[in-house]
Amino acid sequence: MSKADPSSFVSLDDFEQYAQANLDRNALDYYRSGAQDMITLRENQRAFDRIIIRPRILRDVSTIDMRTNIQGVSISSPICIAPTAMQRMAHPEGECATARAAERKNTCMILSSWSTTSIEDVAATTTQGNQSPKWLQLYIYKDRKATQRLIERAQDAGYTAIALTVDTPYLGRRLADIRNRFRLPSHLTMANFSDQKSQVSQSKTTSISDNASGLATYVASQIDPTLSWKHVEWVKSIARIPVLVKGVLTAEDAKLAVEAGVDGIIVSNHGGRQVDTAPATIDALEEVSLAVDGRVEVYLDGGIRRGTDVFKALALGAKAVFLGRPVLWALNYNGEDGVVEMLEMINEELRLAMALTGCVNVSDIKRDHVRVLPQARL
Ligand SMILES: Cc1cc2nc3c(=O)[nH]c(=O)nc-3n(C[C@H](O)[C@H](O)[C@H](O)COP(=O)(O)O)c2cc1C
Ligand SMILES: CC(C)CC(=O)C(=O)O
Repeated sequence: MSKADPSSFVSLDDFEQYAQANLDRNALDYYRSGAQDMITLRENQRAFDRIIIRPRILRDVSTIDMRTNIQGVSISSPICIAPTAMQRMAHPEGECATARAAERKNTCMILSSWSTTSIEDVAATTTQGNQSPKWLQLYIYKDRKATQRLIERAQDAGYTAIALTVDTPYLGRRLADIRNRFRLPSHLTMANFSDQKSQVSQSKTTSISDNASGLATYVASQIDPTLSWKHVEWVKSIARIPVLVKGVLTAEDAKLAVEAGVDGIIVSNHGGRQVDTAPATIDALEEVSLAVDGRVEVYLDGGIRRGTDVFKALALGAKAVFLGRPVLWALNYNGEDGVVEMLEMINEELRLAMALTGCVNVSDIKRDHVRVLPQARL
């Protein structure tokens, strides 16, 4: 497959196949792995196949408008970019290329706090005053001052929300990374912590990370496992921008999140990378949206690979969806242009799905447009 001939790609899977043949094993395994037996990873995609679309006919679908609002900001479609760490392993321009692609498509990008480009450099690569929202993904680090500083840096650089990841008190057990003894290549750094050079190559082990990848060891040394609802309230108390929680999978936690005052919820199982056999996100979405009952916006990530997947997530209560791995594959294929091409492809698929189901606006996509088949046994 040649980069000069983008038309040879007909689905998001083609970007993945390209990257599988092109990336080195350390990076490829890190990007593609799920936790343990990778059951949740597979379910994230398979569960969409158990949802049937109920098309409506004869509704003049000559004009389709996919625009929507998230956190009060208009974007061109409900397809956004999830935070993924260390994007410069996929392409030398990494997070900057992704940010420019998001801006070109007028959609939202969430930057990982463990990015290989700094918050400020990512902001500077996009046009000043552009309305495409950039959000910062945050972990609660043991170093509370550094955590607070990240929030302040994001605000100063024009990021408009914080997505606080709540499913990673420790890193999930990703077998390939353990076998490979995952390492961040030595020419790259966790750029938001540039005062701590080459941290991911430290080999110090702790009880939880014995026999772990370099990454699990690093994460265990940095992330605060005492993370609890009071930390969510703490982030809310210092942030001047909306705070979302990323990693909710149950109605119980969705209610607690609303009570803690969050501005939005991302239904996520971290791309199947944390606790294996957790539900597929599309299977968890409806109980969360029913529990939230419109009080805050609900979003979903995990396994979205087709326009019909986006359609199903919207029908079951998501205001928008976020793509993780497809962005990495597209970045590896052709940097900024690759990510634009991938986004255009899945947006066109959504446009067609809407047209073929009689929906001219995203608000026309209703619960009645889907039927969920009984869940298969894992
Ligand atoms: C390589 C990789 C790195 C990730 N890094 C982060 C991260 O730094 N912070 C975070 O909250 N989630 C992270 N995630 C999870 C994604 O934000 C998202 O939940 C997941 O990738 C969505 O599933 P998908 O890859 O099937 O689209 C990462 C996922 C992958 C695959
Ligand atoms: C640096 C890692 C903790 C990033 C992450 O969330 C992941 O690999 O899933």
